[in-house]
Amino acid sequence: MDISKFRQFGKKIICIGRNYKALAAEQGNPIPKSPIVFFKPTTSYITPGDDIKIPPGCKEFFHEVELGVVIGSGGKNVSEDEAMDLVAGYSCCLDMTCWDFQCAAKADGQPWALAKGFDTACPVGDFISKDKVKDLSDVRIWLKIDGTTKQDSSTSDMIFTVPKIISYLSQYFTLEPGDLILTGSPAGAGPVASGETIEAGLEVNGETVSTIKYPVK
Ligand SMILES: CC(=O)CC(=O)C(=O)O
Ligand SMILES: [Mg+2]
Repeated sequence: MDISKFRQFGKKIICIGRNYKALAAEQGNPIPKSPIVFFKPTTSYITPGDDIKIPPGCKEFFHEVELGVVIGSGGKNVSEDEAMDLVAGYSCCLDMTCWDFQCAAKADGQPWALAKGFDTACPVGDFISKDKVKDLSDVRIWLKIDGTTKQDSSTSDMIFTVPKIISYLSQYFTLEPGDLILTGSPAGAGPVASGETIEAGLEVNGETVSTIKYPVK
């Protein structure tokens, strides 16, 4: 599956929030009882070579590196045991966030659409085939800004596993080939400014399986 075709057939970008224990502690949020779900429009996709653009009015622009799960086979009401059969592969993704917009929305009980769905809010990396990641439970996920490490964690800190997320989502949304599921940010999500460059990556058993690099404008 060619990642650059997401725009053509990517039907949904479904995002999970607050899915890492250390991030919940860092941001003072309770451990959720079920996955926190929101969407990004497919117009938010950018692929390597594009620039991340800070939306007008955003004063606190945050990075969040996330494991993206690419759906290859559709499904509805899928059990956790069947969930991984739907997965085609993965991608190193960013859930770029207007943190100030998000905090204002939370305070007002408003949705996060502007905070999370703006153009360039979903930078993705190359497609990683499923067989490259034998064990999802301990994938190292990291992010640097201009060479300084800001996030460096493991999927072992996830609250809801990938099979649980897929099964849970499939109760509400029919999952389709080309859908992308962002599985949440580890601790260390924080500000990035115009003129800085984000690098991020996924590592399995010490082997880098994906890296991405995106300038912020
Ligand atoms: C705290 C948030 O912005 C929710 C989210 O996107 C996450 O990855 O956690
Ligand atoms: Mg996120």
